[in-house]
Amino acid sequence: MNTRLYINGEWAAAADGAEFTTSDPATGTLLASCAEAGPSDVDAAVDAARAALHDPAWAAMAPSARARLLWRVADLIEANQADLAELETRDQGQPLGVAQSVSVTGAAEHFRYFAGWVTKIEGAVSPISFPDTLHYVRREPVGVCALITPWNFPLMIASWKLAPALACGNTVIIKPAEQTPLTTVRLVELCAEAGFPPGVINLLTGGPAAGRALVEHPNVDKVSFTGSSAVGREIVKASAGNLKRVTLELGGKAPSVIARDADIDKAVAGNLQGALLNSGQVCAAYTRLYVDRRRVDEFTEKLAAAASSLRLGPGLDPETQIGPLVSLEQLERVDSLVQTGGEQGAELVTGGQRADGPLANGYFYSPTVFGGVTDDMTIAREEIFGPVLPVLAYDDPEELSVRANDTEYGLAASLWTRDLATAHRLAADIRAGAVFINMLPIPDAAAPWGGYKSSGWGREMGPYALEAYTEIKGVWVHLDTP
Ligand SMILES: NC(=O)c1ccc[n+]([C@@H]2O[C@H](COP(=O)([O-])OP(=O)(O)OC[C@H]3O[C@@H](n4cnc5c(N)ncnc54)[C@H](O)[C@@H]3O)[C@@H](O)[C@H]2O)c1
Ligand SMILES: O=C/C=C/C=C(\O)C(=O)O
Repeated sequence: MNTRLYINGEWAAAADGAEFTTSDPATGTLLASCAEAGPSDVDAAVDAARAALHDPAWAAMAPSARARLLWRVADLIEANQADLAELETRDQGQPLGVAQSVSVTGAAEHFRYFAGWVTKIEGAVSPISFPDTLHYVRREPVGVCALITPWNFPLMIASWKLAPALACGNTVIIKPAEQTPLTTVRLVELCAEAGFPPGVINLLTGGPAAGRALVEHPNVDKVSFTGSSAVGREIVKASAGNLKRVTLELGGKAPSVIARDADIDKAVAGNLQGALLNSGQVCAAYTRLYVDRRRVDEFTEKLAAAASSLRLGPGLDPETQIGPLVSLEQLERVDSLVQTGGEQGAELVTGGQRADGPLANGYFYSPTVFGGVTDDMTIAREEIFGPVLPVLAYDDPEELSVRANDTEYGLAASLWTRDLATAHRLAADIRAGAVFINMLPIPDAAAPWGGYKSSGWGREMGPYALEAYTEIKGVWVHLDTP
């Protein structure tokens, strides 16, 4: 498979002919060769987006027509759902069921949800105290937006950035992660088919250099980034030149509290999925399981039995429950954190190694449970982004909010209990953008998504995303007749 860049409504190779390759995480074999955007491609895409922003074909398009375009993208995603899901599985590794039910369904839902908003982005009349003056507020597009996405849920995250950016009338340059560009290329093809005017949506495939060039570009107005906190910090610095608007959705280290009164079987099943969805490559994954000490042995035993019975395999195999990690680099990172866990004294209960036999060429890692983990261990502090479940014990519920909050991150948290008072008290005390009570950490287009502290800036999804993609303008009108 070969893919190209999409700039100003045209598909083209990189200006200098550069390409990069991607591999199939289930086999380690070559999957695709993609155009690698260089500096002149970045300039061309930004120029096209800038021109389209002011072109009446987009700038003067009726909101109802813009809404219909977004709606059509959702229809096209659904019409192509089988192909998109298979492509996501080949490129990213996730089991086909996850690609279908989370990635493709989620992508269509984000376009539908924001199609509904296009005709409801209202201004306001301000009750100012100046005499004979009308003041009203307009919400306008921010302008040219660079959307930079990671490799864990490429199609869904591209959709949850594209849909609100376009709903608010911006023009965009999307740059998917170099490990997983293929469904974003396909999504942009579907957007072109839906009928967006040339230049409104541009696609640059490439790696950090292309991302950096966009972030530094003086003619880009906004960056929306999802990825690591380290790159998030670089983006904040690199965007300072023209003081771009920046929203960031970064790493996480979600605590999950399993209270004494929890239904242990439900908590085991929920935390297993909450930690291992997409092999743990989820920024809201439950990766610090705090269990009441009186239940911790029972919980750990059942968790380890369930984890070790999961079927590892290629995502396209319908029997597969856990697919590969996205890349060899990620596999090595996860393995090195697991080794550190053992060295620092955590008790390896199950897993802890790369899969062998017929899966040896893919990037498979066995689901891993650690018991006896303490708050200072690296596996309790660093984001792992792999199939690893560290179990910690607690004695007194009063210690929970302090321990749960003892992290640089604040994206998500979870509680498993039947006691509503405890649940709501802890939900209020935890410094995180989302708290999931007795459930999995799955986003919905209508609910805010984003983090406290080093987990990011701003919120995506829901009406909150409109804040991220609009500027506020006040218009003052003197009403005195001449
Ligand atoms: N929050 C999330 O959803 C999420 C998703 C994926 C990865 N992660 C975290 O990030 C870690 C590393 O993953 P990664 O290396 O793919 O993430 P990353 O942050 O390095 O890359 C994410 C995106 O940013 C681009 N990029 C990289 N450097 C850039 C720069 N200096 N300027 C602009 N763009 C740049 C990449 O090309 C990619 O498109 C993971 O192990 C995990 O901890 C978080
Ligand atoms: O259903 C899974 C959703 C995952 C979301 C993320 O990993 C993310 O925000 O990057």
